Amino acid sequence: MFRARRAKYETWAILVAAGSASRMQGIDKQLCDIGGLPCIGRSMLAFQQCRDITGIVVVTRQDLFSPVQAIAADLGVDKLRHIVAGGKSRQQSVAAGVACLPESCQYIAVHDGARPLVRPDCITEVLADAVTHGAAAAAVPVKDTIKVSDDSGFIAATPDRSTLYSCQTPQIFAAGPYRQALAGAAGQGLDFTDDCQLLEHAGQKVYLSRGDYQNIKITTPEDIALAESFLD
Ligand SMILES: Nc1ccn([C@@H]2O[C@H](COP(=O)(O)OP(=O)(O)OP(=O)(O)O)[C@@H](O)[C@H]2O)c(=O)n1
Ligand SMILES: C[C@](O)(CO)[C@H](O)COP(=O)(O)O
Repeated sequence: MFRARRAKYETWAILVAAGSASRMQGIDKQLCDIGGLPCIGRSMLAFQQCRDITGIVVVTRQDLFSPVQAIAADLGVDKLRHIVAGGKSRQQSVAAGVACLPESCQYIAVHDGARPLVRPDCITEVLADAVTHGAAAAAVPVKDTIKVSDDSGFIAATPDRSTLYSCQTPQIFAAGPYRQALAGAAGQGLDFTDDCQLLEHAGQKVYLSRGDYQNIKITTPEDIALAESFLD
């Protein structure tokens, strides 16, 4: 008889979806249609389908509580446990999600609601690296040569490309040190755009796990067509 594999560690996902989408020219990127499903619906489904995830918390705007609840019901996302209001910054939104997690949670997986193409096996791989190293983030090597500019728009430096990665989500952390780093940064008035920086600031190492070039963040309108082309 088939038995569902029990997750080895209690891992909760926090999907942050409370941003202002200021680069989307008025399109609500959490609800926008990506190949027949709302963006946030695809993100929730990936965590629903990942057997390592125990529960999901969505952090979003108050006016999206009902739509998110309805999308989860439509798609059978029964791991959704809480929908909570976000903050002014991404870090504050993540903190609102963390505040809902049970004490029993061992690993916290933070994911941008705006990355709808994340695959369940990517989540599993990042979690495995987080278990080994304490903290891990999906990332991909950059493909372009990256330049650093000076104040006048000229090239100041060309960093060695072999050391450069584009950081994605999921970013997964052992719960205790991560909660401490989050509280520490908030206490010092620091506000970071991604969660790895919290641990970097606390002097802890974060492993760069294998990400996926298709795990794009919907940031500007053309990203919708790009995401749909990957689904084709
Ligand atoms: N106060 C905030 C800011 C961001 N996010 C979330 O963090 C993810 C990544 O942020 P980004 O793409 O920068 O989203 P927006 O803030 O919505 O976009 P923009 O920067 O273009 O305004 C998104 O899923 C976004 O909803 C959030 O939950 N709360
Ligand atoms: C967390 C993140 O997706 C990592 O790439 C990113 O930092 C989120 O927001 P940004 O404001 O677009 O950098």
